[in-house]
Amino acid sequence: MLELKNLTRRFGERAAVDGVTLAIPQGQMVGIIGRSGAGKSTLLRMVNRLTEPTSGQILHDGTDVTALRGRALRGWRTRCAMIFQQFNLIQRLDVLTNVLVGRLNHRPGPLATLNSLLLRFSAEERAMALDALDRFDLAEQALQRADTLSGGQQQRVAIARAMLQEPRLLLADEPIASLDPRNARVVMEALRDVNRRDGLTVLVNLHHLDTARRYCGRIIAMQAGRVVFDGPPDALTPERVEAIYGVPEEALEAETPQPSAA
Ligand SMILES: Nc1ncnc2c1ncn2[C@@H]1O[C@H](COP(=O)(O)OP(=O)(O)OP(=O)(O)O)[C@@H](O)[C@H]1O
Repeated sequence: MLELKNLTRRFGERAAVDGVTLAIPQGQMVGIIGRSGAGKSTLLRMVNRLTEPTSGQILHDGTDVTALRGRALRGWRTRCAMIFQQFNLIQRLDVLTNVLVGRLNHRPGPLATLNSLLLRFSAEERAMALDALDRFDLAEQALQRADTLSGGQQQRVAIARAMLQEPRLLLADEPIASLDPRNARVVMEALRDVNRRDGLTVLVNLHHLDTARRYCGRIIAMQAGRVVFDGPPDALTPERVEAIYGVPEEALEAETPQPSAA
């Protein structure tokens, strides 16, 4: 269970996230929606402590995540993997090595540090990485440079890399915002698969309401840093959508920029 208690992050006078309290049982797939600037990214980034909360608490299975430091914090970041809109792969390295990077923080000791610096991996680790690539239909691309892949393929490599961390949670910050509809679908299906088959909790920030409805059993809407809706897709009525976005859903679709082909 992931629990956020009165979580707040201020940037100067402004609260990007303002007193958010949520309980997310292990294994849920949660879509976080809301207008640009509502606080979705800040919320997600606080969960794995890329952004420090100003106040409030994050608990995971009773552990106070907000108090973790040093090695314990690195351990949390391993259990709580994150993927981003821009994939964040090392472009000049091959796909397999990019996936293996997900193993680096599993290594204790000074020799491991040296091996990490040299990007040396065991046969077992390489087999794990190949399995992960195969699972997302990318085995054939294993030895290609990351920058030769399409955006949809790169995002699946990022998911494979995240899976090598053997996480319990996957945080996805606008993972399909740079993808065309077909690639977006493949990436959302990959997220659904790790949620269902591996039992990972998936928290995903999404711009498109329809995508959130289709893939997420629970939707959380944010407005000016606060949670203004939390429920199943069915409960997201047109009136609620209009209250969240300030315009009816049809108008919202019209003003959403079409993602470029990737
Ligand atoms: N590092 C920062 N410094 C100052 N202000 C910030 C910082 N990060 C976010 N903010 C502000 O906090 C508010 C919430 O931003 P956040 O990126 O979390 O929203 P969002 O809902 O994810 O938006 P988007 O969909 O555009 O990514 C915004 O007003 C933003 O300008």
